[in-house]
Amino acid sequence: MSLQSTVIAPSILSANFAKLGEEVDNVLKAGADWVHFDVMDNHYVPNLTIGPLVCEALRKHGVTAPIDVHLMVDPVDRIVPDFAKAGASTISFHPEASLHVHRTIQLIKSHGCGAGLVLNPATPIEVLDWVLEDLDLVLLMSVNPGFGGQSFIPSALDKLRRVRERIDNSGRAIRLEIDGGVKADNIAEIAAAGADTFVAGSAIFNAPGADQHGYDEIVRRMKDAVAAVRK
Ligand SMILES: O=C(CO)[C@H](O)[C@H](O)COP(=O)(O)O
Ligand SMILES: [Fe+2]
Repeated sequence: MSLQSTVIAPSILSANFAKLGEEVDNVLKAGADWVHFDVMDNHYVPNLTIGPLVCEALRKHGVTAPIDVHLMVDPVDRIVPDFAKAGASTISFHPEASLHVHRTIQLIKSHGCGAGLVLNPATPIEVLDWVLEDLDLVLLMSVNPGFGGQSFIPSALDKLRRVRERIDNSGRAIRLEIDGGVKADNIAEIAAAGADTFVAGSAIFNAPGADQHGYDEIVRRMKDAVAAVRK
């Protein structure tokens, strides 16, 4: 497998929004690599979250780690320049939310961000045909988008293996990211199936004891589990 370096990306959807800057500082101090930023519009998904202003506020707060923007927004193109300006590092979108998937990928890249395509649990991997080599990451949803705290859908493991094979065959440095229901006790099998970039929201921010002892233990458990598979 031509895996990229392991990335743990806490989804701030499950963070305490009343002290978001502090929460992000604490997960990064605990060893997390990226900040996963879930944008929901109450149209593409039945929930409403945060937009470019919050991304910009995190940058102004001093966050220098990559901000991994997951757009669950339809239509997607209009909001891309705003997120690039607000400090997004990668911008991922769902193909159902773009009339012209190839054009949206080029739009994201033209604003200096990495481009990702997000596949819902029932979206066939053939949507990657003709665009895979233009992507910086493929994000596989292992829950239906819209909410944190859902259970991992097991068919995502086979999908990971199939997309891993496509990425390896492409010879390109494309990340394979998994999002939804990732926990310390299933991350090893997810890594073995070919993911290198792991989003985890509730497993990190709601970890038992995290409010007293911080996030170090849960991030370390996740990293150790992945490292054991990869060595
Ligand atoms: O995109 C998402 C939901 O649409 C979130 O990133 C995802 O659900 C993370 O939360 P958890 O780890 O709690 O499942
Ligand atoms: Fe997400």
